[in-house]
Amino acid sequence: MEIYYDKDADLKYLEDKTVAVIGYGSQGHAQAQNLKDSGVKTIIGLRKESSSWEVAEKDGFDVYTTAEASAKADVIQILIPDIKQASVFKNDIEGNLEDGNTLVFSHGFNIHYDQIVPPKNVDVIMVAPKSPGHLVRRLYVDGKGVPGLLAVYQDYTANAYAIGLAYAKAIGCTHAGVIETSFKEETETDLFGEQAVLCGGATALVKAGFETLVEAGYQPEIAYFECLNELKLIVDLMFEGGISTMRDSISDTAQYGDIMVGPKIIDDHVRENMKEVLADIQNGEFARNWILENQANRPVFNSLTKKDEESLIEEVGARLRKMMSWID
Ligand SMILES: NC(=O)c1ccc[n+]([C@@H]2O[C@H](COP(=O)([O-])OP(=O)(O)OC[C@H]3O[C@@H](n4cnc5c(N)ncnc54)[C@H](O)[C@@H]3O)[C@@H](O)[C@H]2O)c1
Ligand SMILES: CC(C)(O)[C@@H](O)C(=O)O
Ligand SMILES: [Mg+2]
Ligand SMILES: [Mg+2]
Repeated sequence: MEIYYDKDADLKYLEDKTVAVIGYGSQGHAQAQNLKDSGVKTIIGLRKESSSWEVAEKDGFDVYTTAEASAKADVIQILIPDIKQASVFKNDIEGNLEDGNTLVFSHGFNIHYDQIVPPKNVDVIMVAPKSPGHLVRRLYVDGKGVPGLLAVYQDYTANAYAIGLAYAKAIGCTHAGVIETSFKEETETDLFGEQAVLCGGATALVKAGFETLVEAGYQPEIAYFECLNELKLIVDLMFEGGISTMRDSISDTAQYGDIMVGPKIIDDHVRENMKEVLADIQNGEFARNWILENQANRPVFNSLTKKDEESLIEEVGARLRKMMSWID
């Protein structure tokens, strides 16, 4: 398997092109600023009433409506929430596409689940940073960069790969490594990762550990440091040197607990649950539920998010983090 780095990508494929970044949120603000700092002509597309409009202008961008920006640009990167992309594409982008333009995504949801069907006479690619947007910007500024995935769904111009690699370079991804994938593989692995491990799995593990200690009568502040704060420090070591390096740093006692108890917590039952979650992603059940949830105005999303926002771990954490002046 090949991994592409800076030397494999040439920014000349974006020379003389205008990139419109549609949306100026988590990924939008990061990718747009990285593109600009890499010398790529970048404009922003938003709704007139968007609160991001002023922010993008303050950051030095020319901001237009989505339709205007799409008409002006050669490369259109759609970085608004997945669930809004299909209607915005239909109403504001599709009619403004010109022969040979490049349509870019950072997640394959709408193409893979057939919510967006692009015309045949444009390139359709994906450059998906494997990172939250704010770190896409922070690590670029630090001269580092986050890994990314590149996929080509339609190569109308025969330059889609080169344009994709140039885009990945401009946002800092080829600095850390870019792997080629398909829209299907990116969509399914990205959804699985965020649900089972990175976001769903990690928050459920942290909450279950915290609540077990608190229910047993231990101080919530100690439970917070133990189950949430220190997780970052342990994960940092895994990030730097893998599981073995992390185990080099912890005590033998912790390591014995790790290898003996870890598989009891993440047991066969949890692995079965993971397979079910993956199957629901593969057969479109998750996508359908998420689309319907939005059509119903997000009743489940809103009530469960609110419940977690009001939970003890969030209240204790907010109080403790105020004491740690180095946390932004
Ligand atoms: N958030 C991440 O870190 C991350 C990581 C990898 C991939 N992605 C993908 O990147 C894409 C963007 O996700 P995000 O989390 O950055 O989005 P976001 O929720 O941060 O996007 C908000 C932005 O979209 C704008 N917006 C909302 N509705 C709009 C509309 N109708 N017309 C024009 N602009 C509109 C808002 O004004 C705001 O600027 C998604 O495909 C997502 O899956 C996100
Ligand atoms: C940052 C994540 C979780 O990796 C991304 O996939 C997202 O959807 O926000
Ligand atoms: Mg995702
Ligand atoms: Mg992801």
